Amino acid sequence: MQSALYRILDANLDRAREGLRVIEEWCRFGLNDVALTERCKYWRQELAHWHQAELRAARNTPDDPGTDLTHPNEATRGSIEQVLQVNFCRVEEALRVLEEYGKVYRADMASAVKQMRYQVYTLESHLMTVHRRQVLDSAALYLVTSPSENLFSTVEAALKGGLGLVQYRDKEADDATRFQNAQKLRELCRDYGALFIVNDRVDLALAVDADGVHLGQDDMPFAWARQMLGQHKLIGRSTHSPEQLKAAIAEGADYVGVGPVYETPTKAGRPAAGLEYVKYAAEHCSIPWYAIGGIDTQNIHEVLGAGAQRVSVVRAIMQAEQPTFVTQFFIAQLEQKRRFQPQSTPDPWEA
Ligand SMILES: Cc1ncc(COP(=O)(O)OP(=O)(O)O)c(N)n1
Ligand SMILES: Cc1nc(C(=O)O)sc1CCOP(=O)(O)O
Ligand SMILES: [Mg+2]
Repeated sequence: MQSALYRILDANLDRAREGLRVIEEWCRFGLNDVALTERCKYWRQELAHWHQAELRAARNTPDDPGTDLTHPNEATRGSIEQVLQVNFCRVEEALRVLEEYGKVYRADMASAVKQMRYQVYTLESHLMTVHRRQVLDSAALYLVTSPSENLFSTVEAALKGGLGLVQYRDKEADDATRFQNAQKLRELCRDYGALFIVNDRVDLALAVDADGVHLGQDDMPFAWARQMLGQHKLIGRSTHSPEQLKAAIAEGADYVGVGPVYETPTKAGRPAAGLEYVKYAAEHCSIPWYAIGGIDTQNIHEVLGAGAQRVSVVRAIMQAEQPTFVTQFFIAQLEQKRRFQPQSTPDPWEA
C-alpha cells in the first residue's frame, strides 16, 4: 500500500513540475514576464522540496503500465494556446492528485499543494486573458459567419489564409444546431490559434468556452453580459453613431463594430452610417474597432482611405469562391495600411 502511495506521489510531483516548466518557458520567452517566470520557478522548487528521496526510491518505471499509454491527440498541438491549455490541465490534475493522496502522506504537503492549485488557476486565467488581448490586437480582419452548407470548410479556408478572429452568427438555426456548430467552430479556431466570438448569446458563448460575445444595441445589456462572462472574456459592441461609440468605450467594450459603412443585404433595413462615421472612429476611437457593412475586395481601399485599420466582413468571405485567397487579399491590404500608418491611441475619454 505504502509503495503504491509513494509511486502516485512521485509520478504526480514529476508531472506537475514538467507541466509548470512548459508554462514557465512561455512566460519567459513568449511574454518576457520576469515576475510570472519566477512564480512558476518558485512553484517548481516548492514541489522539488516535497519530492523526498523516499518517494523517488519507490519509482518503478519498467513495471508502470501507464508509461505506454498515449492518446493520439498528444502527438500534435494546433497552437501555443493549446500547448498552454493542455499543460495547465496537466498541472492542475497532478496537483489535485497530490492534494488527495497527500492527505494520507503529509497533511502540510496536501494543504500547500491545494493553495498552489488555486494560484495556478489564477495564472491560467491571466495568461488566457493576455493571450486573447494579444491576438485581438493583431487581428485586423474579422469574419462574421452566415448560415452555410459549407460553414466549416469556409471558415477553415479563411483560417488557412491567416484569419485571427471569427464570430459565429446564425439567426435561423435551433439551439441544438447552434450549440453543435459553435462547438465545432470553437475547436477549429483553437487549432489555428484564432479567437472565437459568439454573436448575441452569452449562454452559448459560455457553453462552448468561446473567447467572448458580440452584442448589438438591442441585445442584452452590457453589464449583465460582463457579470456572466467575467473580466477575462471579450465583449464586442456594435455602434452606429459617435454617441454609441462613446457609450461602448465607457461601459468597457473590448472592441467595437463601426457601421454599416455601406447598406448591406446582410443587415437589411439598417441605413448606412457611411464613411463619415469611419473617419470619426479613426480620429476618436481608443479601442480596437472594425469597420463593417458592405465591405468587399472592390471597396476596401475607400474604407482604408477613411482611416480604418481593421475590417469585418460576412459575404465577402462566406460567399467567396476562394475564401483563403480573399482572406489573404484583405489581410495584405490591412497590413500595408498598418505599416504605413501606425495606429494612434487617442485619449480614451475623447470619443
Ligand atoms: C463585428 C460586428 N459588428 C456588428 C455586428 C452587428 O451586431 P448587431 O447589431 O447585434 O446585429 P446582429 O449581428 O445580431 O444581427 C456584429 N454582429 N459583429
Ligand atoms: C452583421 C452586421 N452588422 C453591421 C453593423 O453595422 O453593425 S453590418 C453587418 C453585416 C455585414 O455583412 P456584409 O459584410 O455581408 O455586408
Ligand atoms: Mg446582435
